[in-house]
Amino acid sequence: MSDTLTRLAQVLEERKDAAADSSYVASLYHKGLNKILEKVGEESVETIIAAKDAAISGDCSDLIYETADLWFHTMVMLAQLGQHPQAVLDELDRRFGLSGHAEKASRPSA
Ligand SMILES: N=c1c2ncn([C@@H]3O[C@H](COP(=O)(O)OP(=O)(O)OP(=O)(O)O)[C@@H](O)[C@H]3O)c2ncn1[C@@H]1O[C@H](COP(=O)(O)O)[C@@H](O)[C@H]1O
Repeated sequence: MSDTLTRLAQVLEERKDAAADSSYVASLYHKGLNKILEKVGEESVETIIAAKDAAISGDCSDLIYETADLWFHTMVMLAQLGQHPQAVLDELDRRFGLSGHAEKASRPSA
């Protein structure tokens, strides 16, 4: 896993013990899953708008910024539910291995 994701996942775990007013991530945990999901939704919409703007302007800087916000908030969501980002990378690896070049992903059988 990338060093960045590893370090960020570690900080997200540490914030679970922090006071609500001590940091942004701690405040999200204290507000609860619905607030985190609301942020994921907001960042998804902002990413879509940035992609459409980028397609017109050719400038992808906002798109990269908004995608980072989206990835970050999905990591907070996963952490709140006790999941590590490595689980997502493992799933992508599994799909890549399935088709050689990830033509079509299928869900693992239960
Ligand atoms: N990667 C991020 C990151 N990306 C985005 N954000 C925050 O996510 C928020 C998204 O912007 P918005 O305008 O939608 O949010 P807002 O207006 O502040 O919040 P709302 O009241 O609207 O919900 C901003 O406050 C950003 O600062 C992040 N906050 C923290 N991190 C990482 O998380 C680590 C821990 O953060 P803290 O808990 O704040 O120390 C940091 O060291 C960073 O590495």
